[in-house]
Amino acid sequence: MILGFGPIVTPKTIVKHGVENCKKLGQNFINFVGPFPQYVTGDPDIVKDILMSKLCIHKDYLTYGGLRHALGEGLLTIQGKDWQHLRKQMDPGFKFSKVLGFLPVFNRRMSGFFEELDGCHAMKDSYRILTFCREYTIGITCETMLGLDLDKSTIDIKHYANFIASMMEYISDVTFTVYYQSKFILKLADLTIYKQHRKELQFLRSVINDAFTYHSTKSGTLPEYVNTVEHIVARHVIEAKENNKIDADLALSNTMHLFGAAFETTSSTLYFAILMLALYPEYQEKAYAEILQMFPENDSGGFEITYNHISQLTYLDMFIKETLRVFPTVPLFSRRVIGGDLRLSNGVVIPEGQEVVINTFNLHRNKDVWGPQADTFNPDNFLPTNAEKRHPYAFVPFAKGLRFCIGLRYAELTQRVAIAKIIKRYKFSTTAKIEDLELQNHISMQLGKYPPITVERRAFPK
Ligand code: HEM
Repeated sequence: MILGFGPIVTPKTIVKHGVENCKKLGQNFINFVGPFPQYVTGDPDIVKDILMSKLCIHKDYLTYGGLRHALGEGLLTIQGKDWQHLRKQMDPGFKFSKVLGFLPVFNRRMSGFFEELDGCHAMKDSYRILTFCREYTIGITCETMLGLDLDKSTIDIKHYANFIASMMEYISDVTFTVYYQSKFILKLADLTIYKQHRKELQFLRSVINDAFTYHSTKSGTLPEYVNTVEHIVARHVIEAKENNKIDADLALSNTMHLFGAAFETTSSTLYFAILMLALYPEYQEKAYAEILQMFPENDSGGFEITYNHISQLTYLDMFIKETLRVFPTVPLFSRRVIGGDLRLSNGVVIPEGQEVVINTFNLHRNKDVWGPQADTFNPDNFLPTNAEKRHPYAFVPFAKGLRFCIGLRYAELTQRVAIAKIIKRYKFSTTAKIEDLELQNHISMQLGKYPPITVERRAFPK
């Protein structure tokens, strides 16, 4: 193993620096954030050692302090035993059978996305598509988590999505700015440059609080609250609160975590999938052919997708996995070793208290695993014959092991419903090239510039 020292990074440079360090130093190296060392890995054996170890269920303040500062404590940041307790309270809300109950919402809310995208044709800057993906995501999140139908409420979905996007940008700023490690400077920044962000956060909290109040008191029948969505996630939070399993502050801040986690990741994945359709016409046509065969009617994406359909859309599944491989929406995440020293399978001993970082971006493009074409987008990487030979920790877009993403099933179903419908209705093209994309990490993967994309409504084949 080779060790080296990396420079201080920013959201704009972090992905690039990770790649450069990996080229110079190999898949395991030591990076410094200011004076703080991090052991960084993109090696599947080491990723497995970390994600399977009971010593690695803690989160490091350095990486997660921004999230905790903005949102309070919640599943994404909470430590050790408290995490085990909270996860146990939240797991039932994300059981597969429950999440399946959300499929009608995932289907229905695509009509808003269609209305927006129908008005677009040649876009010089495809950031607008990302905003439509965000609005779709926030619509389903509010309905399935809070039972709140934004279309029937006085809240403007565009403003709401913007608030959450700016909340994530605030978290990213706080996370990546080393001098915000000083509480005094951070407080000063909150009172000045982030004053508006703090106000918006208050508004987001109040929306969640109102939903809690409505669902606990069941007072009146407010039209914006839908009771057709069974087992919305908030019910589990409210129940845990009522049974004194979690306190009121944690219930609220944890729901903010669920919102943040669902919002950025889901909308970015949808955006990147659309960009890949545009970049690779032959894969786009293959995915279209599969969907057309399953839904031959001239319905422009108006069909209802069930789980039965999803399980048969195998090319779509490969396409989405490949999108998450090449553009993992969480390109880095980390753990702090607590409870003893961690002995890795390469013989390195990580001392207690040390931060370890999974560089998912490097892992997903690791040539030892994915071959010389690791940087090339090719859904065939996920053909069963290719996937079954591969290291089980070579692909971890949702993390894996003890502290994997609680929203995994939720995200998988959303993406498949949304992208299948989009492929049936539109054809995308672009003049951009994959190698020209400027990748940044603002907590989730984003682009420096959003390339041009042309959108055409598909004509129904005769
Ligand atoms: C494409 C979609 C998604 C991706 C790629 C993704 C990825 C991830 C990753 C890599 C982690 C581990 C992060 C870490 O340890 O710091 C994580 C954790 C988490 N995710 Fe997701 N996620 C997605 C969607 C969602 C959704 C839809 C929700 C909620 C509905 C969600 C809620 C969470 C929560 C609460 C955690 C923390 C879990 C814990 O520590 O127990 N995620 N996700």
